[in-house]
Amino acid sequence: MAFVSTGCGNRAHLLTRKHCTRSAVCVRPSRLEMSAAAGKVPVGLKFAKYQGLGNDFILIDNRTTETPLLTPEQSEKLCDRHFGVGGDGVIFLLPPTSDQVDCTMRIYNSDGSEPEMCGNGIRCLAKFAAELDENAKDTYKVATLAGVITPRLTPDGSVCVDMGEPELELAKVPAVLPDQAPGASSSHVRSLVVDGRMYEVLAVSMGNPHCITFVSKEEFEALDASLEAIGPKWENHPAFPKRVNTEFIYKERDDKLHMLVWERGAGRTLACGTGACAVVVAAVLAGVAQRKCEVVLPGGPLLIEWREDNNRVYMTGPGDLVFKGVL
Ligand SMILES: N[C@@H](CCC[C@H](N)C(=O)O)C(=O)O
Repeated sequence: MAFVSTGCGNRAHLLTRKHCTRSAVCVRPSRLEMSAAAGKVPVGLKFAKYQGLGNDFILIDNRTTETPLLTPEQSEKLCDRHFGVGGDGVIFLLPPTSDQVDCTMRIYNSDGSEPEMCGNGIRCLAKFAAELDENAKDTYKVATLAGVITPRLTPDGSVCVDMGEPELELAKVPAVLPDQAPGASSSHVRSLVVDGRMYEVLAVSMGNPHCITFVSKEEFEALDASLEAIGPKWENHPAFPKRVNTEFIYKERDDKLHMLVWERGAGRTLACGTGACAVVVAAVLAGVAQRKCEVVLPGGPLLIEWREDNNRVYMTGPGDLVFKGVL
C-alpha cells in the first residue's frame, strides 16, 4: 500500500512525508474511512468552512488517507445551501504524493464534478494547512490535478499563489474554435456564437478551462441580470469538450478589469481565482491591459500579475475561516 501519513494520529507526520514507525497502525482504516467507503455520510467528520472573496468551500482534513473521505454525491449534498452546509465546492487536504510537495489538494465542485484546480480554494487550503500544521510554514507546495501550485502566506494575512504557466494551445484547453475572428487584433481572439449571438472570445487554461469575452459596461450589467439563463449555454457549448468556466469582462482602466463569472460545475459564484488569472492573460494577449491588474469580482478584488520573465501567473487575495463544524 502506498504511504499513508497520519493514521497513527501523530501530528509530527501530518504534512511531512516522514515514514511512520507504527506503520501497522498507520494503514488501518479509520471508522470515518470505512463509512465513506461504504457510501454513508461519515457522521462525526469534522470540517471547516472557508471563503475567498465569497467563493466558499467546505474543507476536509483528509491527511489520513489518499482517498477523499466524501464521495462526489455526498459533496454535492453538503454544498446544497438549503439542505447542507452550503458551498461552491468541497476541498480535501490529502497526504503528499511525493517528496517534492507538502500536501495534495483535490476538489469537488458543488455539482460533484472534479476540476483540476481552484485558485480561491488553494488560498483557503493554505490557511487550513497552516492552521493544522504544528510547524506551520509560510509556503506550501501543493500537488493538484493541474500540477504543483505554490501558495505563500504573507504577513498581512493574504495569500500570494504561484499559479504556474497558462496554457494557450486550444487543443489543451480544451477548446475547438474557428480561426482568428475577422478584424481581431490577435490570433488568440476567436469568434463564438452563443445563444444566437456572436462574441469575440479567448480560451485559456490555468489547469482548468476558461473562456473569456470582453463586453461593454452596459452589456456587463445586462449579462449580470441574465447570467442564470445564459451561463449554462456557455458552460455546455460544444466548443468546450470538458465544459468551461466563462468570464465576462469590462475594462475600467489598463490595470483594472471587472469580471463576472459563470463557473463550470458551480454556476454563478462571487469570485474565481483561476478565472481572474485567465482573464489577465487573455487581456494582455488581446492587447487591452497591462500584465499587472486588479480584477474586481462581485466578492471583491484580486491582484493578478502575468510575469514576462518566467511566463508564470501570480494571484494575491484573501482566504478566511468562516466556521468549523462536525457532520
Ligand atoms: N472557483 C475556482 C474554480 C473552481 C473550479 C471550476 N469550477 C472548474 O470546474 O474548473 C477558482 O477560484 O479558481
